[in-house]
Amino acid sequence: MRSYPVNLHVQDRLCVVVGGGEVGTRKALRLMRCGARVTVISPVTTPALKSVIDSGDVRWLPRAFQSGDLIVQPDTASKPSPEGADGGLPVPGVVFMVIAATDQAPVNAAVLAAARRIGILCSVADQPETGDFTLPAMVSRGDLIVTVSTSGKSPALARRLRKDLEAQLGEEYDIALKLLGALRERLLGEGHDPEAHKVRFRRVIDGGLIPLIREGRFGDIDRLLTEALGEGYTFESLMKAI
Ligand SMILES: C[C@@]1(CC(=O)O)c2cc3[nH]c(cc4nc(cc5[nH]c(cc(n2)[C@H]1CCC(=O)O)[C@@](C)(CC(=O)O)[C@@H]5CCC(=O)O)C(CC(=O)O)=C4CCC(=O)O)c(CCC(=O)O)c3CC(=O)O
Ligand SMILES: NC(=O)C1=CN([C@@H]2O[C@H](COP(=O)(O)OP(=O)(O)OC[C@H]3O[C@@H](n4cnc5c(N)ncnc54)[C@H](O)[C@@H]3O)[C@@H](O)[C@H]2O)C=CC1
Repeated sequence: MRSYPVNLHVQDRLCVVVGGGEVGTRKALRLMRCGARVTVISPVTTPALKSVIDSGDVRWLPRAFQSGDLIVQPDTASKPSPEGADGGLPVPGVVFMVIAATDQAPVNAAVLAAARRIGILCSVADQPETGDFTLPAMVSRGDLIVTVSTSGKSPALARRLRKDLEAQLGEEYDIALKLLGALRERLLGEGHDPEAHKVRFRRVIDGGLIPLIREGRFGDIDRLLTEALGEGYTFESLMKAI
């Protein structure tokens, strides 16, 4: 199975997870953390899912999947809204993607068939090669995202690598990314010169930015910034600009 890696923007998009067991829970929670509007369709859910349903962060249709579920997704609240008036009213929405994660192969196949009919993205947990995408293991540090895929060959190895990367990638990467992002905005604000910028970023990164942040050597960071970029760039002033 060969795949094309992408980073999908799911913010505020309606995403449906069919099946609220261990696997459905993992997929729904990640979608939620990435800002999607998530609806889980499943007669039963795990306690972890139940708690985000109770807090209103994920919606739940407590029943078996029906073939029309993806056409107009009823935005049924799992609990009444604070006013109590509109809670549970169906609000039409376009489903962006669906993940079939039940333990029933024919149900997962029916979800895929329903997705195919309307041309939306579908991932199938038990028959991954039949669907449109698979999910990688993931480490995030602020806006830094590192993912691991084994092209479906060994999810257990993906998990192992994720744990190794987690141990290797400390909070210094989040701070470094914030700093480099602020620096990039400032340089781009002064004009577009990709070749010159490339050299300057490499000097900062290859000059030891990451270990200096890890060790809290802020004086040395400022010296590195001056060497690589000239006067007027300090850790504090760049971080203040965020
Ligand atoms: C193809 C894919 C489709 C998809 O789900 O998108 C898929 C499919 C399947 N996984 C199965 C089993 C396991 N899955 C895990 C764990 C994870 N699985 C994840 C992704 C993927 N799993 C996609 C490919 C990813 C890639 O390319 O590497 C991770 C990375 C991400 C996530 O799910 O969030 C997450 C680790 C998260 C983390 O910890 O960081 C473990 C390990 C464990 O739990 O300890 C086991 C048991 C051990 C083992 O089997 O390896 C089975 C049942 C096989 C059977 O019948 O026995 C199938 C079905 C099949 O292969 O047919
Ligand atoms: N992709 C992955 O990472 C992995 C995939 N798998 C596969 O994923 C599938 C699910 O695994 P688990 O979550 O561990 O199973 P599980 O047994 O914990 O959960 C299954 C869920 O599906 C729901 N369900 C059953 N019939 C349904 C229907 N008609 N409509 C809607 N929901 C329905 C159940 O209520 C339950 O919540 C299995 O087929 C397994 O082969 C298993 C491990 C990892």
